[in-house]
Amino acid sequence: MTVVHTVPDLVALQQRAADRAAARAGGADRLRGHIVCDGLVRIFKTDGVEVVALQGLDLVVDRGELLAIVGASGSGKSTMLNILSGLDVPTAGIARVAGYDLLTMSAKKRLRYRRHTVGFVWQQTTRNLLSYLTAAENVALPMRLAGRRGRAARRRSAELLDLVGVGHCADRRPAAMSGGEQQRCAVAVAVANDPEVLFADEPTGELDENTAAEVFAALRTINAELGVTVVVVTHDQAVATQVRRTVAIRDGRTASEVRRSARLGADGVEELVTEEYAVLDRTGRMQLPAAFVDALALRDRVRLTLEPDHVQVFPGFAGERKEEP
Ligand SMILES: Nc1ncnc2c1ncn2[C@@H]1O[C@H](COP(=O)(O)OP(=O)(O)OP(=O)(O)O)[C@@H](O)[C@H]1O
Repeated sequence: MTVVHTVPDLVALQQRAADRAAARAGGADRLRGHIVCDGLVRIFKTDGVEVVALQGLDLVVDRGELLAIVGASGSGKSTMLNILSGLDVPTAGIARVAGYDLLTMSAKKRLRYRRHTVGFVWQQTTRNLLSYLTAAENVALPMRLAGRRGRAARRRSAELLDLVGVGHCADRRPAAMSGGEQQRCAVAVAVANDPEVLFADEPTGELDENTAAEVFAALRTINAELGVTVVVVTHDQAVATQVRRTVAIRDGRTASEVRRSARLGADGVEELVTEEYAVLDRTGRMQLPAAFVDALALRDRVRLTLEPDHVQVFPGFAGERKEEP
């Protein structure tokens, strides 16, 4: 499936984010696998009933990437995010962020991880900002808690609000700001202490399309200017147009990926090409995109043939009669 859009600035932004992240990490060799989930399993037990929320999820995010994770309600997005943010512990598998092993880390290390390594933006603005503080005070608060006060902290607070485009709101309390302004301010709060990774859970869930695009622009700016790895979790498929890579989760597994890359068109104008990939796990299992399954009415079994450079998938067995509807 190949769709061509003309969005030239995303490529430049992504390159800048990668360069900044490489400089921050001290070399390109440390760029791989900033976030790694391998065979991640989370089973919840309630009243003797087991719910398998994640059933062997695989995911690798490079340092400096801006990635969207999409999935329907109940697909396991929040479970994964809770694990990656250090709020929950997986049942089995590997979960590693910025060198921290999330399965085995001590309570003390977990606290340090949550305070200094990761930042969060939640869907509910009330969870992101304190209502009785101004935007500037909200951004300064995590710095104060980390022992950073005075003029330098105030300057950084003003710079971050400018960076996400809400410098004009510095002296306003959340009630005097729009939903989009509040979320952009929340992005500034989340990166106040210079985290390596920013997790955003449905940050645009309560916003209209245009305002959501402004919040995404703020996330892109943070990614590009500060080199922070950004992971946005959402059920909104339209988000794919806002990032270079989108990973789809289905039934607690990574199902497919959409990647956008730059290509020079026939007219010499740079185009962004969108390609869809299925994710192959270590045992060779993969999930076909739902649209492909529907288009060819694939059911029960498919026939596979190995070609020199690809695999073909056909409906049913060779010579099998099509079932009556
Ligand atoms: N604490 C829990 N106890 C029992 N089951 C749970 C718990 N948390 C999640 N689940 C189950 O795990 C599965 C995945 O849930 P999860 O909240 O991760 O999905 P989601 O993709 O984030 O959905 P949504 O978009 O609605 O938030 C669901 O079947 C859910 O009911």
